Amino acid sequence: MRAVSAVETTATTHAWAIHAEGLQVRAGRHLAVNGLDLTLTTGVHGLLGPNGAGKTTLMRALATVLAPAGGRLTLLGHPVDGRADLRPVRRTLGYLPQHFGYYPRFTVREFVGYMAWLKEMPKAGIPAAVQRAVDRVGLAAKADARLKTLSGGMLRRAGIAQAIVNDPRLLLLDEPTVGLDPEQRLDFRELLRDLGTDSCVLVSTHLVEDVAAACTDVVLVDEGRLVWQGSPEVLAAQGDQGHAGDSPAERGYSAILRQHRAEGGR
Ligand SMILES: Nc1ncnc2c1ncn2[C@@H]1O[C@H](COP(=O)(O)OP(=O)(O)OP(=O)(O)O)[C@@H](O)[C@H]1O
Repeated sequence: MRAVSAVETTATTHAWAIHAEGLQVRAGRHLAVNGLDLTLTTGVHGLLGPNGAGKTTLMRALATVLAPAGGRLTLLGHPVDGRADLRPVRRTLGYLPQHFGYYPRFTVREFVGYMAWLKEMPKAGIPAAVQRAVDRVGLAAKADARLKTLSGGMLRRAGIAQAIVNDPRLLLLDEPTVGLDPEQRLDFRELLRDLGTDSCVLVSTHLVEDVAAACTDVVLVDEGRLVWQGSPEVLAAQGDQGHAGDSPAERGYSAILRQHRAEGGR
């Protein structure tokens, strides 16, 4: 198993979409992210970890919704601390929260357009950007349907459309495949690969198979810290038939977590 070493701190931060050192983030009073080191560049990164590992809390901090409680965080070359102006980061960020609020009477087009406006996109380019985002998630036929009439899977896709409408350089997707049927999940994997060619995409999911199929890199967290980082192929090579899971990737995931915990979680 590849050990996680301390991140290099001497290189320029601008090549990195995400650079965290000893990051701490609170969820309520609890430090749900507690001493996390992570460096990510262009590509599709799958964020895995057991329930309560801190994935959603980490995503919220990377989306600048939660402020770090300690450590250092740099997004797209911009330090994120109490003093920084976060608008330049937010303009180039896309975020699908685990649970997102929406106005039920908005149509898909209105909702995605409204989010584009919030991201301060130039007004003249918004209609075309909305159409492109809606097309990319396969919702063109529902573009003028009200959100309250959509199925759970369609709503999720509307959520993905708002996240990608501004062609984000950093895209954060928290459980994007919840509610998608098998065919839509395959389409979504294609979209992910496409998005990851020139952006940094971080996808939190419990579906290890989605990660194995669509990600260039796997980030495994437990108890608010980075446990392991590597390619899906190397992840799959970690397990054997003695480990829990239906596929090599799932067994690799189980093997890494088991070993990490056997070593005392550090
Ligand atoms: N508002 C809160 N107040 C107190 N503790 C919280 C709060 N939100 C989350 N937690 C705790 O923080 C830890 C991390 O939660 P988080 O939702 O980030 O984990 P997760 O990896 O996304 O979990 P899951 O896979 O179940 O979605 C958990 O122990 C959770 O109980």
